[in-house]
Amino acid sequence: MSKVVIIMGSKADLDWANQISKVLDGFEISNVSRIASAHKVPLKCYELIKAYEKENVVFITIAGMSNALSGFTDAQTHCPVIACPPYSDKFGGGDLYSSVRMPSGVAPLTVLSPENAALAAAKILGLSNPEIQSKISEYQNKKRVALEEADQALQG
Ligand SMILES: Nc1c(C(=O)O)ncn1[C@@H]1O[C@H](COP(=O)(O)O)[C@@H](O)[C@H]1O
Repeated sequence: MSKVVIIMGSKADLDWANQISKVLDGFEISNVSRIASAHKVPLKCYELIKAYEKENVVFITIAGMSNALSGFTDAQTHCPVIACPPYSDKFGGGDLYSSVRMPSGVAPLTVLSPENAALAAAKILGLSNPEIQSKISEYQNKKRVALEEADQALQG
């Protein structure tokens, strides 16, 4: 089964998680949202990762400020991990640096927009799921149509 597991570091991230979940629902991809912090509850985090990885899921990690969660998750599993840190302009947007530089052997992918993180997960799962592939094609077509309509509207 194709599934996405969203792990957020705090309930403060719930709105961000819901934005991702909504797009996954649109692709009809099963998804679950959990709260667990690598900083605060590493054992719980580890147990969640190990339980869900048996289902060959894609993880999406949401961690603001200092992002330990994404690297921690990636280093414990063979499953792909997409980091989607919630945006903050505090400290000149500097929180982002904790998502982009990882030690060797630790490779969470960072996608900043919740919609795009869901799409990236869908594409990974779509490699072995033709139904998801056709949902992605429909989604891309809608984007093309919207662009064309916007251009036509501009011409009056
Ligand atoms: N970056 C992390 C981690 C982690 O990386 O393990 N755990 C919580 N957080 C983030 O800290 C922010 C504030 O968290 P609190 O609400 O616990 O103060 C949230 O955006 C969360 O994702």
